[in-house]
Order: sequence, then structure tokens, then C-alpha cells
Amino acid sequence: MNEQELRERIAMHGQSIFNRGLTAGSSGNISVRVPDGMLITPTNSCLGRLDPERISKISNTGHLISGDKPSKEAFLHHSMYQSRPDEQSIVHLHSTHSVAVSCLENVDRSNALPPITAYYVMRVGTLPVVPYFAPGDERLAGAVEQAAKASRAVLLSNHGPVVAGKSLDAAVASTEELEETAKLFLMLRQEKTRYLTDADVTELNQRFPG
Ligand SMILES: O=C(CO)COP(=O)(O)O
Ligand SMILES: [Zn+2]
Repeated sequence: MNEQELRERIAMHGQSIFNRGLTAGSSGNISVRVPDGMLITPTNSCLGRLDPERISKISNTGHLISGDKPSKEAFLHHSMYQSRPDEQSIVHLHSTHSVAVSCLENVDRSNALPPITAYYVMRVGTLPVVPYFAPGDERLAGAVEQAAKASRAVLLSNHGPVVAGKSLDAAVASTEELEETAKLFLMLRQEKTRYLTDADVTELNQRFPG
């Protein structure tokens, strides 16, 4: 996909995400790597109403090349790309059920969600939790860079998920799968539940690597 097509696809996904209530107001941001840096949604923009031409383009050193002022979380996307050089896109949302899990006191900080379904294992896998810092706080960079070494998805405490993928479509699909699994997890918290076993997870990782 060329840069223009990527810009249009970011806007298309943003609108779809917003219209389904997966992030509200001006929350969330999306980035895609390009050869000379990254495209990222502008700060304070509504994902439902992105203008492809105004999407920010920043260099690998963080300088604005074109478009509106970039997301205040651009440094966080940068940190995650540093840890995961094969990933091409990152999606950060304030999706309700994922945010709810990020607020639970006794969450397992090395992996917030159990393996409930095969698609969760295939698209997300593990979900380390990063301590709370205010949005845009650069201390998030180190914490995310470290956590992202173990997984393509990290959960920011009292905030929301940040998910990387080998393409924009893949990053969006993994973020959606994470949100659905967070919803299932909360629905099942009072029910006796059979999670997938370690053997089930090992088999899925062998059948569907990457
Ligand atoms: O989700 C957000 C902050 O965490 C939105 O911030 P931006 O509008 O700067 O992208
Ligand atoms: Zn946010």
C-alpha cells in the first residue's frame, strides 16, 4: 500500500472503530510505519472524523514532516516499534471492557487475561500491564518498551490497550479480539469457567505462529 492508501485506510478504520463505540470522544490513536517514519493520527482528533490529508507524518527522530500536530502518545508508539521491529502498525483505544480490566486491583500484571478462546490466543496471546502514568507522560515509554518485548499487546493501567500488528488490519483485528475477550472475562467472572489449557495454547501457537 502506498502512503495515500495507508492514510485512507487509517481514516476508514478510525471511522469503523468510532462508529462501533470502541473508543469515544477524541480518545485513541492509530499509527502505521512508512519508510521515512510513521503516519499517526493528530492529537485531539476524533477517530470517527479523520481527514486523510491532515494525518500527521513524523520522522524516525520524532520531527513533524507534514499534517496536524501528532498524537501526544506518538513517543509511546515509537517505543513499541523499537521493541517490535517486525510490527508495522499500532492501535491504542479506550475500549470500555479493556479499560475496565485495566482498572481491576488484583489483575495479574504479567498477563491480565486468561486464554478464554482460541482467537484471543492467536491474535493477542499475553497481555502485560504497565503501571499508571498520565497520558503523554514520557515515563510510559520505558515501561511500554520493556513490556512489549513479551507481547504485541500491552495494557496501560487505568487507561487502555496498545496493540501492534504486522499490518494496520492485523493491529485493528487484535485490538478488537482483545476487547471482546475483556468483555467475556468480565461476564464470566462469577461463573465457573474452563479456560484453555497450557496444552491447548501450545497447540495453537504451533498451528498459528506469529
Ligand atoms: O488516547 C489518547 C491519550 O491517551 C488520545 O490522545 P491524542 O488525542 O493526543 O492522540
Ligand atoms: Zn489513551
